[in-house]
Amino acid sequence: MALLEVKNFGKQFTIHHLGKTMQAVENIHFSLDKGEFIGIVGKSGSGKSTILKSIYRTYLPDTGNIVYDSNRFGKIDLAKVTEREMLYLRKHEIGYVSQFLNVMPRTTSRQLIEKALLEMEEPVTIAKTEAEKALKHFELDRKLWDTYPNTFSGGEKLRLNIAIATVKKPRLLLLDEPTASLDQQSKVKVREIIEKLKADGTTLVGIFHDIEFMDGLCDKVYDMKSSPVPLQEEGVLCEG
Ligand SMILES: Nc1ncnc2c1ncn2[C@@H]1O[C@H](COP(=O)(O)OP(=O)(O)OP(=O)(O)O)[C@@H](O)[C@H]1O
Repeated sequence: MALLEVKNFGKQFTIHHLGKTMQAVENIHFSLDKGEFIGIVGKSGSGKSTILKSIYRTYLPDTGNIVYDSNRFGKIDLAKVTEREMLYLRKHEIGYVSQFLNVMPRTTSRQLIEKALLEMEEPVTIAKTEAEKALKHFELDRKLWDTYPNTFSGGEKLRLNIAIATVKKPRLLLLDEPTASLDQQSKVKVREIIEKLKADGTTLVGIFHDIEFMDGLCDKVYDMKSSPVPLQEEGVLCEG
């Protein structure tokens, strides 16, 4: 049974100063079962991030449905859920990682990860130990654990961003170029976590310019030029 079904999805943007609307994406269809990973590929500006942001409801879709099988609410259309339901889903079920760290100010790295775990109703002691494990896993220097991340380097921010989203073991994880400025060693760490989440049943939608990173990790590829192809037929980017 599908955990996520994107059907006939389309999104337009209004460019106010030009008094025009532009169609960013249209007729997007794909479906994912629990634990599957779809990689979205396509040229710059083809609308990959728009799809992810619409699933996360940063953008409101104009056409189509994004049907998500929620633990709490059952099958719901993310294009139509209330803000309150969406807030619940973002807190408990759907994670989103982009290249940009957007977190509560004046909160240390350690506190941010602990907070993410406490939101999942983990006991304080577990939140503390799991936060340290995540900080170690992503090799964030110890001197940064109790520091505010606004002064971190790009790579440090990215690693923290991924740690915050992945400790929650979300039911659905959206990855928008999360490894963009990471070195090879950090990419390996991210890959390890994704493999583990996938094995534990997390469903993933990811955009990676680094095609090699997706190799062997994703089950399906959605090419913005065409409809999704099962891995066996595509046989290029991913090996199941
Ligand atoms: N908030 C917005 N307002 C107006 N136009 C937007 C907005 N967000 C995206 N767009 C436009 O929609 C189109 C698709 O953008 P999107 O960021 O989804 O592409 P992308 O495939 O992710 O690109 P890239 O690979 O370069 O990140 C682009 O033409 C972009 O300019």
